[in-house]
Amino acid sequence: MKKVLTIAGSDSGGGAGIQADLKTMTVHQVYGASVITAVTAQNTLGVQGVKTLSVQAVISQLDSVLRDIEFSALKTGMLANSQIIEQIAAKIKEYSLPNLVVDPVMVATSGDLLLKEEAVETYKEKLFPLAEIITPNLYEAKVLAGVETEENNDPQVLAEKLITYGSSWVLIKGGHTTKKRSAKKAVDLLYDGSQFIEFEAEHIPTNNTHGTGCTLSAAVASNLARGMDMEKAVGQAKKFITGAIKNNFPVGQGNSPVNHFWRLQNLQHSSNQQFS
Ligand SMILES: Nc1ncnc2c1ncn2[C@@H]1O[C@H](COP(=O)(O)OP(=O)(O)O)[C@@H](O)[C@H]1O
Ligand SMILES: Cc1ncc(COP(=O)(O)O)c(N)n1
Repeated sequence: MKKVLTIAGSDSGGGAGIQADLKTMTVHQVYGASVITAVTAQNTLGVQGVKTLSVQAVISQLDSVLRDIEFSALKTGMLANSQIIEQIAAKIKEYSLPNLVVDPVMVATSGDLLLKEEAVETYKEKLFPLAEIITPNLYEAKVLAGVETEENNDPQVLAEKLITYGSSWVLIKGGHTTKKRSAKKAVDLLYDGSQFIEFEAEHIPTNNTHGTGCTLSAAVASNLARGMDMEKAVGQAKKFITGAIKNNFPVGQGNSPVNHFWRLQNLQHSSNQQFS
C-alpha cells in the first residue's frame, strides 16, 4: 500500500485539517501518516483557539516519520508561520520527497486566520519551488499574486503569475467564486505553464463545505501516490469532493463538513468503475 504524509493543523471538530486528510487518504486506500503543526480548538461554528507548536516539535515529528517510512506523496495544509514553512521546506529537500501538494491555507471557511501574514513570502520563496502542485482558492491566489482589487479575479491571469513561483502545476479552486447560491458551476483551473485545463462540476447550494480545500488536496496527493498523472489525479479528486459535498450530513450547529465516507458507500454499491 502506498504511504502519504500530511503536514497540517488539527481540527478538533474533525472536518478539516489533519482529520479530513487522514479520512480522505483512508477512503482512497493509501496509508496516511501525519505531522501536526498546530492544534486548533474548532467546531462547525468556527475556530475558538489556536496553539501553534514549536518549530522543534514539528521537525521532530517530521524526522521520526521520514527516517522510518517511505512516502509516495505528501501534502501540506495549515503551516501557521514562516519558521515552520522554512524548516519543512528544508526537510523536504533533504529527503528529496516526491509529489508535494501544497495547499496554502490562510483562512478557515469561518473567516478565522490560520497563517501569519509575513509567511506569504516564505511560501513563495521556499516551499512553492519544491511543489508538484499548489492548490490555492481564489482568495489565496490573489494574496499570493499580490493582487487585492476586485477586478483582478481572472483565474488565468492569477495562474500565470503563480506558476512563476516555481511549482510544476497550479490549481486555482473556484469554491469562492461559487459561494453564491445562484451559481450553477464550480470550476477549478489547472495550469502547467503552457496549457489551461478546466474542471467543471455542478455547484451544490449548501453552506456545509467545511474542509473542502483540505479534502481536495489530500485526494490529489493520494491519487498521485497511486500513480495517476496530474490531470487524472485532479479530475478524480474533483469528482470525489463534489460527491463529498453533495452527500454532507448534519454534524454540529454550524457549517457541517463534507462527507468523506460517501466514496466507501459508493464503492460498496457500485462495481468501482468510476475510480479504477
Ligand atoms: N458549493 C460547492 N459546490 C460544488 N463544489 C464546490 C462548492 N464549494 C467548493 N467546491 C469545490 O470544492 C473544492 C475546494 O474549493 P474551495 O472551497 O474554493 O477551497 P477552500 O476550502 O480552500 O476555500 C473545489 O474543487 C471547489 O470547486
Ligand atoms: C486545522 C485547519 N486546517 C485547515 C482549515 C481550512 O479548511 P476550510 O477552509 O475548508 O474550512 C481549517 N479550518 N482548519
